[in-house]
Amino acid sequence: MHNTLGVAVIGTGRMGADHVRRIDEVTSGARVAAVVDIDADRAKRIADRIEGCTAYTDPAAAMAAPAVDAVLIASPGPAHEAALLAAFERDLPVLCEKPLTPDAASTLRVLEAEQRLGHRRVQVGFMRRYDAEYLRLKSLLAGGELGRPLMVHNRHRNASTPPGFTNAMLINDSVVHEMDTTRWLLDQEITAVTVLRPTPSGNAPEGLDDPQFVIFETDGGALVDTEINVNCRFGYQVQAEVVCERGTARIGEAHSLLTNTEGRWGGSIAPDFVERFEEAYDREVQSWVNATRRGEVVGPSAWDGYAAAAVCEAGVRAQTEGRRVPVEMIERPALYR
Ligand SMILES: NC(=O)C1=CN([C@@H]2O[C@H](COP(=O)(O)OP(=O)(O)OC[C@H]3O[C@@H](n4cnc5c(N)ncnc54)[C@H](O)[C@@H]3O)[C@@H](O)[C@H]2O)C=CC1
Ligand SMILES: O=C1[C@@H](O)[C@H](O)[C@@H](O)[C@H](O)[C@H]1O
Repeated sequence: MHNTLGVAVIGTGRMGADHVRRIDEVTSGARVAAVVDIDADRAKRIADRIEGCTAYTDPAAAMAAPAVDAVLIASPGPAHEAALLAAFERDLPVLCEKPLTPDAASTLRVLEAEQRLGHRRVQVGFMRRYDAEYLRLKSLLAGGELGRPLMVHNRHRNASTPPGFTNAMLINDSVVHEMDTTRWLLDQEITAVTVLRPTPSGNAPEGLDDPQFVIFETDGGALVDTEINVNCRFGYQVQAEVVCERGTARIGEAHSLLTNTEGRWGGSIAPDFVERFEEAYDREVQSWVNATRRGEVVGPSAWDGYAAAAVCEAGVRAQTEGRRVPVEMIERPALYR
């Protein structure tokens, strides 16, 4: 491993390009040694802006380059499994954007491959675990002052969806964040999912039932609801209120500047996740780089990726079958205990 960690960023779209900028300008102890995209022009345009960075179209070729010590995967979910397995072939540390893979069977294959290596290599990009508000909420709940958590009310709103966004993606790409925050905040597993749908909003693109109302049951007896509303038009909002025996705690209301002016009171709403979670992504990537340079793996593991995928699978079935679906999960392997 080089003194400055040489990172190959795979996928240079919205998230990948932002992570390239982050590693190049914000993160310490790392540099972008390679970028990979099936769109060769896009990869070259990005590589040309960074000294010592080479563009590739094949992830495995980039991973074979001597300058590459670690891999950040930001290609679309269906491409993650192949990239993860290629990284394992070279025993390279990986930060993989969520979802780890888009279904439980492929996530299980990744989990098995990591176990064959005999040590953890993967951190999953559940960046809300690095958000200052979520961290304060986690520490309040862990302190026990509010008593046992009984319910969580989440709101997850996007201004609009990209073309081709499907009902399954609403669960696998969007609500997957609430699956992870629920498991992490409550330290409980999700045992069943129910999905209810109002009459779709007039903003919903053809074929997408938006918004939806997703309910989780947990093994600790808590109920968690999520309003997922991804074409709300007015901006990007992520809010959570935890109702406990001795009080409630709420985040995501005032993540902005509040102003009083000309008979009006209010603040602004972030346009998208890149802005709302900028500091969380910065902390996530810095934490990954620091741990990798120490030879450690920290943060959300492949097991967390698998657990979320198992809940996603139940969620998509609950959505299509219109009933409560229990979550089916394997026992947690020793590597992840
Ligand atoms: N943590 C978060 O808040 C967010 C995470 N994501 C995740 O980041 C990942 C990427 O999402 P976006 O940047 O929105 O997608 P995007 O569609 O903007 O970019 C994907 C890029 O990957 C390239 N690509 C496709 N297949 C490839 C392959 N096999 N090898 C290399 N490059 C390939 C595409 O040409 C494109 O440039 C997804 O896993 C997504 O779920 C996306 C948005 C927010
Ligand atoms: O991960 C993300 C996107 O993939 C997803 O499409 C959005 O709904 C989420 O808010 C965002 O955080």
